[in-house]
Amino acid sequence: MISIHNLSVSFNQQVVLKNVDACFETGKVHGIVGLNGTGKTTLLNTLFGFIKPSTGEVLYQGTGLNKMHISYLETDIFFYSNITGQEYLRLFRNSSPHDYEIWNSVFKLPLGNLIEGYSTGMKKKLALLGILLQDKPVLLLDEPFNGLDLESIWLVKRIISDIKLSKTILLTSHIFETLSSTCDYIYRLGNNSIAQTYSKEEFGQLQEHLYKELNGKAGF
Ligand SMILES: Nc1ncnc2c1ncn2[C@@H]1O[C@H](COP(=O)(O)OP(=O)(O)OP(=O)(O)O)[C@@H](O)[C@H]1O
Repeated sequence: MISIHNLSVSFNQQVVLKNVDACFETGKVHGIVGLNGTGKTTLLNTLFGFIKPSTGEVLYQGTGLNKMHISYLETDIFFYSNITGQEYLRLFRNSSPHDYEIWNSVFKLPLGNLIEGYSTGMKKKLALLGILLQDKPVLLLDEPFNGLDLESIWLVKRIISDIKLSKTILLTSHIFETLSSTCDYIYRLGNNSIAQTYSKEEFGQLQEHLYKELNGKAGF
């Protein structure tokens, strides 16, 4: 379990997260939703350790969460230049009990080719394979479905559901259907904090709330 206590993050004078408290159970998939700029990526960056919070702490199984526990799929993925997909995956190979070739039979990535020649969606799939190979207990997935075709979205949902029992998974998405079909809980960010937590049976209520929020914003 990841537990967050009194977490606050600011950039210069701008408060993005304020006194956030939350618990993310192991074995469950936790979705983070919120309008642009509400702090979803900031929360994941802080959990990973890219950002130092101004207050608070984050614990994993009772001790400080650190990078050794985490695989992080960022929105902007970094790849070394001039290496192939295969060479990229070899960076993680030693720690893997999984066979990425089985997953790649659906992703169909040309792993022998240079990554520079991959499309955005192909790069996302390659990064996801790398994350699965690391086999860490905590997965932070920022927009994992962005740029994927329907078949790959289906596969990523399957993989998440197959591996989730031994992991603590946090993911963000702007596509409600991908969140509602993947997550056990969804946390709505607003007013610099987690405004509300929704369990599966409350996802309909969340969708209504989000539409209302959008209508209000658009002045309808
Ligand atoms: N490194 C940074 N320096 C200064 N401000 C930042 C930094 N990172 C994020 N912010 C600001 O913090 C706020 C939250 O940004 P964040 O990227 O976390 O939002 P988000 O909910 O992930 O948005 P989106 O849905 O657009 O991805 C924004 O106002 C953003 O401009």
